Amino acid sequence: MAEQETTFDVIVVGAGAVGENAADRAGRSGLSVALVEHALVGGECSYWACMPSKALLRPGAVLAAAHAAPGADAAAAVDVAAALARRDEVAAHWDDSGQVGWVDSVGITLLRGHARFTGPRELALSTDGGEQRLIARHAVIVATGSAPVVPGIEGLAEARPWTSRDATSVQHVPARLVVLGGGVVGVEMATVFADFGSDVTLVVRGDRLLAAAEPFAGEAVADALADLGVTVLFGAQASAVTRDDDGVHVTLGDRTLHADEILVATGRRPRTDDLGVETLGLTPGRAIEVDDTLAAASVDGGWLFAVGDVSGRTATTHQGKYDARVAGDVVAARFGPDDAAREAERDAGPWSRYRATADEDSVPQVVFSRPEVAWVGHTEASAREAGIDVRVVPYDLANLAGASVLSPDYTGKAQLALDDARGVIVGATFVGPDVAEMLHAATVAVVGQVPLARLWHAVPAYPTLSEVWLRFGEAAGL
Ligand SMILES: Cc1cc2nc3c(=O)[nH]c(=O)nc-3n(C[C@H](O)[C@H](O)[C@H](O)COP(=O)(O)OP(=O)(O)OC[C@H]3O[C@@H](n4cnc5c(N)ncnc54)[C@H](O)[C@@H]3O)c2cc1C
Ligand SMILES: NC(=O)c1ccc[n+]([C@@H]2O[C@H](COP(=O)([O-])OP(=O)(O)OC[C@H]3O[C@@H](n4cnc5c(N)ncnc54)[C@H](O)[C@@H]3O)[C@@H](O)[C@H]2O)c1
Repeated sequence: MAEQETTFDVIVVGAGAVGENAADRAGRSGLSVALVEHALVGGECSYWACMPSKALLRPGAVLAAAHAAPGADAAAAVDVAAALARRDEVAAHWDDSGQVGWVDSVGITLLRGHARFTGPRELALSTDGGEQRLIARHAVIVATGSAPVVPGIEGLAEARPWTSRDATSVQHVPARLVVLGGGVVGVEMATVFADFGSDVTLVVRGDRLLAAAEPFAGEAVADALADLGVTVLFGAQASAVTRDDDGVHVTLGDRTLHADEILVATGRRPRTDDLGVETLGLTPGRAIEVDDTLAAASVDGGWLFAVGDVSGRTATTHQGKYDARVAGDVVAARFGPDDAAREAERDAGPWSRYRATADEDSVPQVVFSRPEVAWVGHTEASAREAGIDVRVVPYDLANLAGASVLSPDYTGKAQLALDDARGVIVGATFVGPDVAEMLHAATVAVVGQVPLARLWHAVPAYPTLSEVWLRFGEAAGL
């Protein structure tokens, strides 16, 4: 039987949150768009990452807030079965029909199967029913995400380690858990399993947690994890792992940790290893590097775009979706029927809808640890590295009336990174209970490059944690 061939104006490979957004924006121009997915529409975030992990963290966070507020019921404990049931709901029971309904409703063609490039603008789609040839008339947007890295530690791969997927879809909570890696997944999952009653050991090869954040953030999280009963081992490098009927055994220098499961949380790699990118002159396993229009400059013809984790440019859903909106708009303008849009895109500069300028140094991140850690833009160290004459403005959040309302024992800290020469904020970090929702004000200030002297007139309500902005102004000399 002859191989079937189908042509679309635009093909998006990978229907995670990022691919969905790129397809939607590109399709709004009237271009025909196909979205290819070999697993669940909605990707990692919906079923194995952001959403289930936050559902698992929520009961412990609510209880911690109750325990900190005199008058609330401090006797309550996490109901693990109910927490897992709620997680199942949040992950839509790993059924993507809701998301498929949305794809249909916006006129995108969903193709189920695994896509591999066979050449420029050409893909082979492998399905249960055989192989199909796909041609993109104008553009391909790659949104294939990332996969966890399992380090080459002796015996680790054979010991059937958990990755984040096993942790977020857990059905039976292990009595003893070793977590390898002190990054975002490591601290969030150590918190969950400590809440659920596991005996957790967090193995960190460096000397701090959350190395991308301000050092005081990692210190606060390490202290809190210790209070929760987690053993945090710094400067610890696993050299061998075995599994037998008694569980897993992790060699760390001259000591051995014994546990029921080991969770590998040592970072992620772009998913380009089974994508046929070698037919385009790219290296499998490497990120697809892109410019501010999300186009892959190293591939001739201007038809290849990459967004989300696979680009190596973003590592969160929100920032990936931002890039997806830009990429979709660029594709729609360059290849769609609207001449005015084509002209506008050609003449576009930074901070236009056609350039992902915020990726440079205005990226927000929230870690849903306890305490929460939220930051945007530069840390003090990264600002100095970038050559900015930075002045830090720290503030102890416990001094705020809003903090004392939350708890008499509220502990938290915030810090601005100020570009003194320009009088604008280039970074902000918040650490403490309930700081996640405070981040967006800082993101607006950083992206808007609003002078601190003008922010002085943005009056925060009393008594809220946002009064930190008033204190920042005073501390900066206003
Ligand atoms: C435990 C955990 C918690 C996280 N929590 C948060 C959080 O709270 N907030 C946040 O912003 N970020 C969070 N992240 C990061 C976030 O999950 C990712 O940044 C986001 O999922 C990336 O989206 P994506 O669409 O690029 O990739 P993915 O979601 O991985 O989607 C890629 C899709 O492409 C499909 N695919 C891959 N290759 C092919 C192919 N060849 N053919 C067909 N289909 C293919 C895959 O099946 C997948 O559905 C978390 C990550 C982890 C691991
Ligand atoms: N709330 C959120 O937004 C959220 C939550 C979870 C994950 N994510 C994203 O998912 C991505 C993956 O998270 P992650 O925690 O796996 O990566 P990460 O890069 O945040 O942390 C990985 C940690 O593992 C350590 N490590 C690396 N190799 C090691 C080895 N061989 N032995 C011991 N330690 C080793 C690193 O030093 C680092 O501390 C991140 O980019 C993160 O932004 C985001």
